[in-house]
Amino acid sequence: MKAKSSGLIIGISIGVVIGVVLAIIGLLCFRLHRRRSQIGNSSSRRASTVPMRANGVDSCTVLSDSSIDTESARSSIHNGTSFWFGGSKKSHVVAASGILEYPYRDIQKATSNFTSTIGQGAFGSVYKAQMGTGETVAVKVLATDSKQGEKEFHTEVSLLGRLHHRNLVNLVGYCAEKGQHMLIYVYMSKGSLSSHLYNEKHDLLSWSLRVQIALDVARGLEYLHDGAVPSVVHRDIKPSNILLDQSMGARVADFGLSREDSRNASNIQGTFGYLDPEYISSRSYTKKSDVYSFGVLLFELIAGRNPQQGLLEHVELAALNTEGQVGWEEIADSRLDGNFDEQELNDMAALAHKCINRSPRKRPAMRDTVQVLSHIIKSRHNKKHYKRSPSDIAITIGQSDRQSSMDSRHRRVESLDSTADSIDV
Ligand SMILES: Nc1ncnc2c1ncn2[C@@H]1O[C@H](COP(=O)(O)OP(=O)(O)OP(=O)(O)O)[C@@H](O)[C@H]1O
Repeated sequence: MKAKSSGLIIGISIGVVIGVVLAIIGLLCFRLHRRRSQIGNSSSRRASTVPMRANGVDSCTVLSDSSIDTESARSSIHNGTSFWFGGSKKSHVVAASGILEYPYRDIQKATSNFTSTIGQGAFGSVYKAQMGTGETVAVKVLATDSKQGEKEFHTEVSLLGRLHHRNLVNLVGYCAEKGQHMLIYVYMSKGSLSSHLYNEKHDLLSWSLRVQIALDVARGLEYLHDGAVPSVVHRDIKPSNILLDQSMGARVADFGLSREDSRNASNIQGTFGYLDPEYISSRSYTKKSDVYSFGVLLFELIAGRNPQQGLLEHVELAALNTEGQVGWEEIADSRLDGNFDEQELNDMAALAHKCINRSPRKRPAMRDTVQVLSHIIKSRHNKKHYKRSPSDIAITIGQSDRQSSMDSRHRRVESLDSTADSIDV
C-alpha cells in the first residue's frame, strides 16, 4: 500500500515537473515570437517613415504629405542587395538610413566613364547614370578639393538618408572609393526651374503651374524646417536648386550639404540676390533666411525675371503703389500675356513681400506659406466647381494634357491638405 502511494506521489511529481517544464518552454517560445515580430515591425516602420515633429517640439503632428518616394522606398526594401546597379555584391546599407553604398566601378560603368555630364555646381559635376536595371539616377561627384574627411562624409550621408519627402530630391545612394565622394540622387527628368523660367527651348510655364511649383517648394522647405529631426536649413534656395520631375512636380535639391562654396571668398554662403540681408550683416543664418530666399523665388515665378535682371528693384518700385497688398499685376511676367488670375497673383505677391521683409521676425514661417498657397489653389478649385458655365467646359476640354494633369495634382493637394484654411500672414 505504502509502495503504491509512493509510486503515485512520484508519478504526480514527474507529471508536475514535466508540466512546468512544458509551460516554461511554451512561455519562452511565445516571448521569442513576440520579440521577433516587434523587431520586424520597427524595422519596417524605420524604412517607411521618418521621425516628425512640429514647431521644434516633440509632438505627434504629422506634416501633410511627407513620404518616401517610390525610388528610395525600393532601395530600402532591397536592403543589403545591389538593387540599383544589379550584379555587384559589394553594396551595403548605411545603418538606419536605408542608403546604399555602391562600388566605384559600377558608377563608372553607369556614367559611361563619367562622360554623361548633366551640369556643374559649386560642389562638383553631376552625371546622368543609366543603371543595369534600366533605372536612371543623378550622380554628384563632390569636388576633391573638399576638406571633408571620410567620417564627416559618412555622417552627412547618414543625415541626408533620413530626409525623405515627395518635394525633396531624395538621396538614394553614395560611393566613397578611390579618394572620391559621390552622392546618388533620384533623377529629375524635367531639369531645373531656372531652365524652365529662362531657357526658351522650354514651353512657357503657365500661371497655374507656377503656383503649384511654389506650393511644392514650400512643402519641401516646411518639411526641412519643421518635419526633419534634427531640422535642416537649406541655405541656398534659388530656381537652379528646384528640380522638376516627370509630371512637373517640383522638388528642393542640394539640401543638407556642408557648404564649402569656393566661389565666395568672403565666407558668406549662398547665392547673392537670394541672400537674407540680415544674414549678411549678422552672419547668423536661420530658417527665416530660407524664408527670405523663398520670397525672392516667389517673386521670380511671378515676374519671370531674376535678381541679376533687377527683380528686387522692380518689386520695391511696385510695392510703393501696392502697400504690399493689391496692384501687383504690373510686375507680372509679360510673357504670360495677362493669362493669370489677378486675385491669385496679388495673394502670392503679398505673401512674397512678407517673406522678404527686412525684419526676420516679421517673415512668415514656411508652414504659413504652405497654408496661404494651398488656400490659393483650393479657392481656385472651388471657383471652378461652383461657377462652371458651358463655355468654361468647352475651354477645359480644349486644354493641354499638362493642364489636365495639373488639375489632378490640385485635387491631390486638396485631399492631402484638409486644414488649408485661409490664413493672414
Ligand atoms: N537629381 C538630379 N536630376 C537631374 N538633374 C540634376 C540633378 N541634380 C542636379 N542636376 C542638374 O545638375 C546641374 C548641377 O547641379 P548642382 O546642384 O550641382 O549645381 P547648381 O544648383 O546648378 O549650382 P549651385 O551648386 O551653385 O547650387 C544642374 O543643372 C541641375 O539641373
